[in-house]
Amino acid sequence: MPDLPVRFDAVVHPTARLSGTVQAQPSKNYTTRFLLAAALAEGESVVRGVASSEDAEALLSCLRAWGARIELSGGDAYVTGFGARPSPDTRLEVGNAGAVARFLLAVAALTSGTEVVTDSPHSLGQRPMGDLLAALTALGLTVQSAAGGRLPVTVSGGPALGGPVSVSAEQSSQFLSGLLFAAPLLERGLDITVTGHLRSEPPIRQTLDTLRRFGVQVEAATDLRRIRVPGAQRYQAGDYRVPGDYPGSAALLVAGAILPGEVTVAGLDPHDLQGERLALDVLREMGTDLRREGDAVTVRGGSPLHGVTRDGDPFTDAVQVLCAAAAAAEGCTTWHNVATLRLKECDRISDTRAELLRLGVQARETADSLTVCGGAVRGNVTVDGHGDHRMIMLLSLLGLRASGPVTITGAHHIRKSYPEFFAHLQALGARVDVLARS
Ligand SMILES: O=C(O)C1=C[C@@H](OP(=O)(O)O)[C@@H](O)[C@H](O)C1
Ligand SMILES: C=C(OP(=O)(O)O)C(=O)O
Repeated sequence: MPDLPVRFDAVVHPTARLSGTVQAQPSKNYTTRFLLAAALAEGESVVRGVASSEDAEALLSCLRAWGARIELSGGDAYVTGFGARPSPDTRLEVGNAGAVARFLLAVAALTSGTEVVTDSPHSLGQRPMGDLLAALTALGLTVQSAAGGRLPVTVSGGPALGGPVSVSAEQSSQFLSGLLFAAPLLERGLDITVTGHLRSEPPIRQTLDTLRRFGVQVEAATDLRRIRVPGAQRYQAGDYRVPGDYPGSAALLVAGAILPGEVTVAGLDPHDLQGERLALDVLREMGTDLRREGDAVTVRGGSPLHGVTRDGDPFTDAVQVLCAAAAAAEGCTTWHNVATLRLKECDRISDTRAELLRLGVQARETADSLTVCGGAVRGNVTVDGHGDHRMIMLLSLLGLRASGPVTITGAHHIRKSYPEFFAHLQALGARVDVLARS
C-alpha cells in the first residue's frame, strides 16, 4: 500500500472472498514490556522484531528522554538502559498509549520530577489513573494530577523506598503491571496486595513472564492477589525476541472466518500468554474451520457460524473484532464481564453498539456486557472510528460483508497498534480506498 496520508478516512468495499498468508505483526504488549525492561537494565540489550506503531514510538521517545540510548536497525532495537535511575525532571509525551502511560507513571517512583502528558485529551486524557496514583502516594511520592486523577500527572519525591502497598486491578491491570516493573529496583522492593475485582489477568501474567525473563525474582500467589518482589535487584540485559501479536491477528482471522476463502496468519506462538490467543477457541466454538500447524493458524471461511455467550475479559482486546464474527453468525452473541471496555481508547461498549446500529446490526448493552446479533450489514454508510484502532478494525471487517462501501472516519488512528492493517487486508484480497483528510 503506498505511503498513507497523515490523516485519512478509509472506504472498505464489499469483498467476495479472501485468501493468502500474512506474517503476524509484532506483539504490542510484549514490545512495550521488553523495551521497558531493557531500558531498566544496565548495559546493552537487543529486542528483536519490535512493533513499529504509534504506541511503540511513544515509548521509545519516553525511554530516550529518561536516558536510554536506543538504536533501531532492521526491525530490532539496540537498547543501552538507564538501570534504576531514569533522569529526573523529565517530561514524557506518551501519545495515546495507555499501557505506556501507566507503566511509566509507576516507574517514575525511581526518580523525581517526572511529568506524563498526552496529546489525546479526549481519549487517554479521559482514562482513569486514580488507583495507581493512590498507590504511588501511599509509597510516599508526591503526585499532582488533572481533575479526577487524570493526565497530565507529575510524580515527585522519588526514589521511593518501597515496601507493602495495595493497588486495585478493577479498572485496569496496567496499574499493577506498572508497579511490578518498578518494584525490583526499589531498595525494599514491593509487597503488593491486589484489591477489587481483578480484570485483564493475562497481561499481568505477561508482565510477570517479562520480569522473570529479565532475571528478576518475583513471588506471585496463584490467584495474583499477593505479589512480592524483593528489592535491590537488577534487570539482566540480553537478547529478546518479540512474539506475534494475537489481538491484531485476530482481526485477520475473523476476516477469514466471515468470508469464503482461506486465510493463514503465521508467527503466532501456540504457547503465548497473550489472552487473545483465546479468540481462536471462540471462533472454533462459533463454527469456524480453524486449524493450526506450528505457529501458523489457518481459517477456511464460509462455514455457517452461530452465536456464543462468553466472558470477554480474558481476551479483552479481541472482543471488538469478534463482534464482526457475531454479526455474521446465526443468533446472538453476548460478551459478559467486559466493563473495562468502557475505559479504553473510547467506550468500547456504547460506541461499538452505536456504530453497529448505524450499519443495521442489532446490538444491546448493559453496564458490563455487549450483545450482537447476526444479520445483514448495511452499506453506503459512513461510520465513526472514534479514534480507536480496534474500532477501526471492527468496522473494516463489517465493511467486507456490507451491501455497499463503508467509509470509516479517522482511519489513520489504526497506526496506534497496527499500521499495516489495511495493507494486510488488501494483500488478502480486500479493496480499501484511502481518502486523505486535512
Ligand atoms: O498491559 C497491557 O499491555 C494491556 C492491558 C489491557 O488493558 P487493561 O488492563 O486496562 O484492560 C489491554 O486492553 C491493553 O491493550 C494492553
Ligand atoms: C487499550 C489498548 O491499549 P492501551 O491500554 O495500551 O492504550 C488496546 O491496545 O486496545
